[in-house]
Amino acid sequence: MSTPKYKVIYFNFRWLAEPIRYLLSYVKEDFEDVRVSAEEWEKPDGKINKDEYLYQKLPVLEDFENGLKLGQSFTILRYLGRKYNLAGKTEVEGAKCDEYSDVVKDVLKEMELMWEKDEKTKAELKKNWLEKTIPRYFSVIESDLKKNGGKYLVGNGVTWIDFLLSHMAQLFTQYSEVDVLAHYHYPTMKEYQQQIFEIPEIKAWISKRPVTQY
Ligand SMILES: N[C@@H](CCC(=O)N[C@@H](CS)C(=O)NCC(=O)O)C(=O)O
Repeated sequence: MSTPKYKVIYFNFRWLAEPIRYLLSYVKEDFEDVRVSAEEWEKPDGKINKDEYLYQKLPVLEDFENGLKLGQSFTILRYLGRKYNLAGKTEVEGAKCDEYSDVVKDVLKEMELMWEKDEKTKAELKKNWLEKTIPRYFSVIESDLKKNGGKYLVGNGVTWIDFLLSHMAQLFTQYSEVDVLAHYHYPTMKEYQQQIFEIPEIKAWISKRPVTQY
């Protein structure tokens, strides 16, 4: 094993850090996979000092080659994507990656309404999210993906958006307990997601990563 070039600091979840872990695995870069417990995070005298981290939020990426500490999960993906030529080959392709990542952000934001405690309100929010939010965004992605040949969302090779989208579609499914791709008939996206998870480096990471709920 070579000396890691990066440190990825997050909690013991897949959530916002997993596409970063996928990307680094894909480009075969070792990274320190630091997973902070809720206790360490909350305890002011613990070994983790929240104030050391950007905005007191995780994930944070440390790039040992240039000393960079970078926050915001999508920015980290974009940074690594550009560094490893996985961010689109043209300005248009780069812009499409950004557009689709903002779509993911919107879907995530609307899903956060689901933290609602009241069961009745929660059920209504979930119905709205599944029947309005998901189709509004995913029908466009399904159609774009199909037009692009079904293998990659942008251009003719893997980009960072493929890791983000495949992962988030899985998370949305898990969270809502409805297979959002199969149930709402996005066969191209479903097959695409499976194929991304079958990429040997991704498959190898999935088989060795810590098992977590989300
Ligand atoms: N927009 C940020 C959101 C980061 C964020 O909210 N992280 C949460 C975990 S998913 C966090 O650090 N929570 C700890 C806290 O707020 O104290 C990103 O994409 O990185």
